[in-house]
Amino acid sequence: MWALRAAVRPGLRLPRPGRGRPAPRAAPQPPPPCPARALAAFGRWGPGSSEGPGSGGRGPRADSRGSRAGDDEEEPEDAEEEEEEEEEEEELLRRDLLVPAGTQRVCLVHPEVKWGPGKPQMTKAEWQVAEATALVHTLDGWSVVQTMVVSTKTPGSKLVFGKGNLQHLTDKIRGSPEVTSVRGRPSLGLVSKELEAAWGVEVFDRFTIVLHIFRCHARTREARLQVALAEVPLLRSHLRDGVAHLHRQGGGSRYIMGSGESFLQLQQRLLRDKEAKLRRALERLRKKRHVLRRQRTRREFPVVSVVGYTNCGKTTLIKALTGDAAMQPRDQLFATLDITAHAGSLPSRMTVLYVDTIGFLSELPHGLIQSFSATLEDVAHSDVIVHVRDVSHPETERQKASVLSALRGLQLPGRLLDTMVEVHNKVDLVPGYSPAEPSAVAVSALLGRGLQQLKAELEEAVLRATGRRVLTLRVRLAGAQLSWLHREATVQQVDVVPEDGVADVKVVISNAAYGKFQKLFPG
Ligand SMILES: Nc1nc2c(ncn2[C@@H]2O[C@H](COP(=O)(O)OP(=O)(O)OP(=O)(O)O)[C@@H](O)[C@H]2O)c(=O)[nH]1
Ligand SMILES: [Mg+2]
Repeated sequence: MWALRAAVRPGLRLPRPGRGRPAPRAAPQPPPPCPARALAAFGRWGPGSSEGPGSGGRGPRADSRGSRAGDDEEEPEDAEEEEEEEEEEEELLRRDLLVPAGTQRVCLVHPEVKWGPGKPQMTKAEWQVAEATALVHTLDGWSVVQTMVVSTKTPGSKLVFGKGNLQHLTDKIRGSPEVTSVRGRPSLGLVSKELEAAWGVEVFDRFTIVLHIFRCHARTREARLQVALAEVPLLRSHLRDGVAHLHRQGGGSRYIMGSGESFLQLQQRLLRDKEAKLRRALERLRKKRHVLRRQRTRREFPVVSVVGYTNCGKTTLIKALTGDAAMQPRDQLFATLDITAHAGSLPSRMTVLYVDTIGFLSELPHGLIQSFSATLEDVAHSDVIVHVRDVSHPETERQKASVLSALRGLQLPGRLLDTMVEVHNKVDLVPGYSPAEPSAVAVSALLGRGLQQLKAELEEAVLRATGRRVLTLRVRLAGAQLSWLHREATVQQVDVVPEDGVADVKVVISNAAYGKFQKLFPG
């Protein structure tokens, strides 16, 4: 979109602009393009014993390990066909590197809009810079070696900076041999090809960095395909810029071997093909996801999706709620990129599936969110959404607004948005914290504070959302009632009254199951 590494066709990069431009400075010791630490594994789902946490001996299987919603529970399918599909997908994933391999010492250039309609709401340049720095540091071996906040009145125009500021920046960057790349706000992109030429270093925008992080953190096939799809618009714009650049230099072949197709047209066609194949591959996975969802519905596990700004503590919270030791919260942005489900139990011993999701970030391009929308469908099909907020963050309000706006963009059912449970996390970092929103639950996921209250709130929300209720039923010990309840509901407690040959059974039961129970065992 804005960063200007030219990728003219899949696998091919344009020659660097030559005239008057020094070769880009090489970063030392190139490591693999995607940092190893980002590839650490999450817990795998394995169908557990029938005695899942809180199942109380109930039939459906659940354990406290994670299920990666997409890869691990796929429907059996024709092995040869699947192998072919996988090969095609791997081929699609092999190409197109938006960011060159290696470490980068980054100079952060942040255009600050001080007034006018372009002035960002509810934020300060320093926090935007802090977020940008955190993004860069998420990548192994990348560091921010300089930061420059430069005022601009015209962030959207072709010349973001005035002549004076631009010259100042050029002098600074050219005079800083340690800098290997520049990372700017999106608005830099309009001129970043020229900036690369002027500065002699790579210029990346925020979107490119985010995509690179996504690429490095994506583990499942689905997440990798989604990232590849999100990269397509960027590749398309690189293609246009690259060809325009060649033309300006008087180069660039017009037509390919009398095919009547220009170089640009051919490359655009290849990109279109690639995009179509990616969409098809994602659609295949989506169908499998539907099957999974149906299975989950049949098993009647309520699903609680945990959403929030990146790094707010979603994974830590689920780990605390489920005791899932395999989960790995990390102090980095976009640590979680694959949606996973983890079973846990509520006070009534009802089993729920917590779905860990990708964090949100402000100003994420629409295309990126769209390409993850298939994954986020799981959120739309959940029973309850938990919105986790990092209340220790100075920009917690802006983050909340950004998450809510992204959720609205996903067109979630209104009932889910209206019943969302808001969790204020990291209260251990804010002494004496008490939420301004009366319905919010304050917790420290890290220290395990406030979790009992949260579980109680979640139970209420789940019961309301799923039409379940907690009942105490008197059953005859001699009949099949008790075993039926064990099978079809969550039995919480059984108090036997031996002299009468009956038991009082406390259950969490869906309205549908209760209707069946009454029909099967009238009186
Ligand atoms: N002090 C404190 N730190 C916390 C708390 N909860 C999470 N953290 C830390 O915040 C960082 C991010 O935690 P994660 O659970 O990975 O956050 P996330 O929302 O899953 O992040 P992404 O998956 O990257 O979007 C980690 O370093 C956690 O240890 C808390 O209650 N208190
Ligand atoms: Mg996470």
